[in-house]
Amino acid sequence: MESKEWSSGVWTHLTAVRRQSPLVQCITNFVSMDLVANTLLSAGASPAMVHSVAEVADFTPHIHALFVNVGTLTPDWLPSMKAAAELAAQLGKPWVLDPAAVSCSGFRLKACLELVELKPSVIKGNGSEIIALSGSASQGQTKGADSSHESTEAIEAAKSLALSSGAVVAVSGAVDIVTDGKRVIGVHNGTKMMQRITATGCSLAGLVAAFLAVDPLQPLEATVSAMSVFGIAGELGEELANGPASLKMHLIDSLYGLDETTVLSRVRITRLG
Ligand SMILES: Nc1ncnc2c1ncn2[C@@H]1O[C@H](COP(=O)(O)OP(=O)(O)OP(=O)(O)O)[C@@H](O)[C@H]1O
Ligand SMILES: Cc1ncsc1CCO
Ligand SMILES: [Mg+2]
Repeated sequence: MESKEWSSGVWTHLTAVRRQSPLVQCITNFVSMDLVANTLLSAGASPAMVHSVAEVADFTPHIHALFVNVGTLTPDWLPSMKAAAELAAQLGKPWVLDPAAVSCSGFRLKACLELVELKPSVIKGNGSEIIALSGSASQGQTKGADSSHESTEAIEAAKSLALSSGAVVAVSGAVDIVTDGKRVIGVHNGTKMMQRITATGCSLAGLVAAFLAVDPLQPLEATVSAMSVFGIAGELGEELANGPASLKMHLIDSLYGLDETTVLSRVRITRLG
């Protein structure tokens, strides 16, 4: 695809999110709840932090997409994640898995591998998370939420995970990588300071769920668009920010205010393979 087509696709996806305001169920970590919800709201989507396994049967049939993030996983949360994922997949609703800090314990790795079995549409992690989840962690493990790998070091792991799981795999970092196992796309938007705000990766993954909701049949394209939009909001936010705390505020404001001219001139998407 030409870069002009990618740019117009990004704008089309964002306007669809604003118009349709998809309902996104989020079962995410305690650290990220506020930023994920505010990111979705400023993009025009409708977040709902509905976590209890007791509510899945009633609520999940009404959602347009599901976001699951294991960042502060405990054994009592896993059943709701699995029940919601299973029901979403069964009802043909897209869902996103963020294997946050997957290698911090055997419990978390096993939980993530079980969630992968429930057919996520997209798996979004940072470089270290995707390497660990794909089983190619010999390159050195990370134990926490931050990546110790460049996203580009995780390209082969991402392709192999995409092929084995059937999901589109997205790796966030300096260049965001998106692959379905065959095509590899690079999104070159975003700024380094975004790493200094907790839960930007989680918020990005939540945003991917909203974009999937408006284009469920093209998960790779929808993911690329969400990553570009979030990166552009970060770039614009940084121009106004004094540091991470004000970047967080300006990122949300910029996402809310994005217009067509800005999007079309800022999108940086390339085919890497
Ligand atoms: N060096 C960088 N240059 C430009 N953009 C970056 C850089 N590092 C991260 N980003 C952007 O920051 C956002 C968050 O990605 P990151 O990989 O830091 O997530 P994460 O590690 O999953 O974060 P968290 O676990 O805190 O939610 C992405 O949109 C990504 O494009
Ligand atoms: C800091 C942190 N710890 C567990 S989850 C999380 C948020 C970023 O993933
Ligand atoms: Mg993360």
